[in-house]
Amino acid sequence: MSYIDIQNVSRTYQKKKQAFRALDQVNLKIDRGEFICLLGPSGCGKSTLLNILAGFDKVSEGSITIGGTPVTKPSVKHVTIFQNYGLLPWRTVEKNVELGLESLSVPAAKRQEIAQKYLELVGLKEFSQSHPAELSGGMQQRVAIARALAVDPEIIFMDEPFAALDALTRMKLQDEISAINRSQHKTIIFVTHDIDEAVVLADRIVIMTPNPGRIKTIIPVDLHGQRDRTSPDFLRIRDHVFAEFSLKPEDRTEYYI
Ligand SMILES: Nc1ncnc2c1ncn2[C@@H]1O[C@H](COP(=O)(O)OP(=O)(O)OP(=O)(O)O)[C@@H](O)[C@H]1O
Repeated sequence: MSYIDIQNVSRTYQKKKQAFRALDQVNLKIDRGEFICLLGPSGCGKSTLLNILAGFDKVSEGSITIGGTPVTKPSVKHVTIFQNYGLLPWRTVEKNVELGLESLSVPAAKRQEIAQKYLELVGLKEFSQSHPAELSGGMQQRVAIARALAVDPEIIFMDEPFAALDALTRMKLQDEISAINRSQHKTIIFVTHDIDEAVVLADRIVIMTPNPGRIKTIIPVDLHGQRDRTSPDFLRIRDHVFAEFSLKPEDRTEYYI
């Protein structure tokens, strides 16, 4: 049995008094430790699927199990990182990283030790006593990543976490989260609009289409950790993804869909 098993999942919302199928008959199996990118245009149901996986929303039809257990509510074993960082402005960086550990009743000295370990991992140890407003967007998102890792989650859900960042910072954080995935062996489900981001990060890219939200195809990224954005293999997979959206890469300077 797969670690995450999404079976015939549909989600219907009421929109303008009519039933609207945000997800339709979605099937997907995900292994432990996989990095999955959900990629597709606005409205194809990426966030809906992520929210259902994270236990924030419910299926209308079908089922989802994680480790054999049906998903019915958020779990302390899973964390979600959003685009807007979600840091508490009145807390220091270190105290923000400790947040999840407090709800797990980890003793203060241990909390601080763990926070320092993950702040070091994301390169922010010297900013421990700063407040979020003193940090750039990229640094704030690093704090959010450290906070997520601090509780040692089995799964990290990420909903366009780098969308608000400039291109260079985004690339740097992509490389960092990719390295973290390899060193920490986390299962990561990552929503993005950005084709290059998906090719840099994913073990498999799940391409979705809207009206109704469906999985169109799944593209394995067989780059084995070699994510050089200019390598022929990288460009081959990128071209494959563009072709799935009927786009010609050479016509485009911006790589969003
Ligand atoms: N609570 C809700 N009530 C009604 N409609 C909803 C609700 N949540 C999502 N939808 C609709 O479901 C569809 C899928 O939304 P979703 O946010 O999952 O798409 P998405 O692919 O993540 O889009 P984006 O990339 O723009 O965030 C959209 O048409 C949206 O309007």
